[in-house]
Amino acid sequence: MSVFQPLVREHPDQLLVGLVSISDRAASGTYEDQGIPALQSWLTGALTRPPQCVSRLIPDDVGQISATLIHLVDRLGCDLILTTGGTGPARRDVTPEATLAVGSREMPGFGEQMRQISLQFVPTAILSRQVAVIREKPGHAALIINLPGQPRAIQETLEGLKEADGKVLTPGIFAAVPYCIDLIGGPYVETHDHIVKAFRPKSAIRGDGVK
Ligand SMILES: Nc1ncnc2c1ncn2[C@@H]1O[C@H](COP(=O)(O)OP(=O)(O)OP(=O)(O)O)[C@@H](O)[C@H]1O
Ligand SMILES: Nc1nc2c(c(=O)[nH]1)N[C@H]1C(S)=C(S)[C@@H](COP(=O)(O)O)O[C@H]1N2
Repeated sequence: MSVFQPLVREHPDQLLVGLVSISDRAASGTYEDQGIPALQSWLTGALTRPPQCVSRLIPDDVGQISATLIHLVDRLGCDLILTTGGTGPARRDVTPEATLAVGSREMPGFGEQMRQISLQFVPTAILSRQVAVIREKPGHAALIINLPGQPRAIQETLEGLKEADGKVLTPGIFAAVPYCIDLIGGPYVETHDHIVKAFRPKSAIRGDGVK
């Protein structure tokens, strides 16, 4: 299949996802990328319907990051893009700038919530500059969210903080993703409640019982 060919949903409710790992050292082979496998396995476990994922491993280069995001949304038609890495204060950390450059609208709640969650794991969460945006094109829109680069931070931020019995202490950001995707015209996404319970207002919950 050509890399320019739009993705085709296998079901109207299938989520089309772009996974982007941004790391100079993983992209150059200095160490093995753990970002894409962690994103992929978390999504596979959390969604009731398997998503269709495309992945990219790229260095911390602002032009390359923006171009990758544009390609995934505009050419391939992704509904959701999760990036990992490059959100800290180091000079090479440019993921937030590259993301803001391609967004039509900023969604500040995602970054705020991620820092709330992460502060319960590491005090250096205050150093993370993650952003989320919506990129809107005629007839299509996508949500793009930056996650931190630490592979274990992927589960922490998407899923939130829970007690041993599963009681949610701080909701993960993915709880708000399905309704956001609804609102921007994407597929109806459902999650396994024990991993992350998706929140929708009652009026937005699909009543036909179709899973
Ligand atoms: N894709 C990845 N795969 C495995 N580990 C990673 C990955 N990205 C980051 N890490 C780990 O998380 C740490 C913090 O991530 P950060 O994005 O700040 O990386 P970095 O220090 O800027 O270096 P690099 O961009 O070369 O990964 C890294 O130092 C590394 O230990
Ligand atoms: N949940 C979680 N969030 C986290 C971390 C972590 O280990 N777990 N690391 C922090 C650190 S040390 C930094 S510098 C920032 C930015 O990381 P990045 O440059 O890898 O994106 O994320 C922060 N957020």
